[in-house]
Amino acid sequence: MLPLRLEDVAVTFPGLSAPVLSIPVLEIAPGERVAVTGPSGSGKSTFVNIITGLEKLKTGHASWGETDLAALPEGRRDRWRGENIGLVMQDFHLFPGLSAFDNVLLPARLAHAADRSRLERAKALLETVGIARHDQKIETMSRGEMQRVAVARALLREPAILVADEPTASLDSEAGAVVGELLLELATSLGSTLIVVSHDERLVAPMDRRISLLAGAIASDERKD
Ligand SMILES: Nc1ncnc2c1ncn2[C@@H]1O[C@H](COP(=O)(O)OP(=O)(O)OP(=O)(O)O)[C@@H](O)[C@H]1O
Repeated sequence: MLPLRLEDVAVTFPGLSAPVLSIPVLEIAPGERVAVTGPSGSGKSTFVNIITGLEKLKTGHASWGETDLAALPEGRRDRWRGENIGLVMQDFHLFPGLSAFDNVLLPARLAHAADRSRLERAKALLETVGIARHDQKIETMSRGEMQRVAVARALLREPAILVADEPTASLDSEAGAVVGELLLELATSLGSTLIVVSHDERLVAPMDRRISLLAGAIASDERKD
């Protein structure tokens, strides 16, 4: 169970007069399902990069439980992310030339964590997300199918945290709805914290909490009753 706590976060770039992300304090409890919204340029991707440790904070703290990502060197941050966070990105980040099955397993294989139970879980997850042909090359799949493979990959290691950055943005509305429902269902069944950056109201509406960013700051933070 890993609560997220951001403290005194400020992300700045040379030549800019104001930080692109400025969050004095933010807490997200384990198992919460949170949507992060905001106009283009409001800091959403920067927020994702900070809470996943893809970008190292120079000012402030981004802690999951006892682990302050700002204090970890890159290699340890990458390892920690692989073990604890399932990531689903807008442009899938899948590997052409590999099958759906091998794409789901690749990060675990690279981390020497693809044991027999993971192979079984990869098959079961592909069934869950509705991919029947496990050996189909990823580049021959539809965009909706690719994103479902990416969801299966994100869940392989049963992460405590699932982060999705515009996961339905490049999908048509039907495929987007399927992926949105899958993320919510699978995160709920694992008890994972789910953080979804999206403009898609169908993805945002069922979440427990909605955080809106504006010019790098939290403009509103609303929980459902
Ligand atoms: N390396 C950088 N150097 C300078 N400015 C940057 C850099 N990276 C991001 N920014 C600026 O930070 C701001 C926030 O960017 P970010 O990508 O987080 O926004 P966003 O809300 O995800 O936008 P979008 O919805 O368009 O993807 C933008 O104004 C962007 O131009």
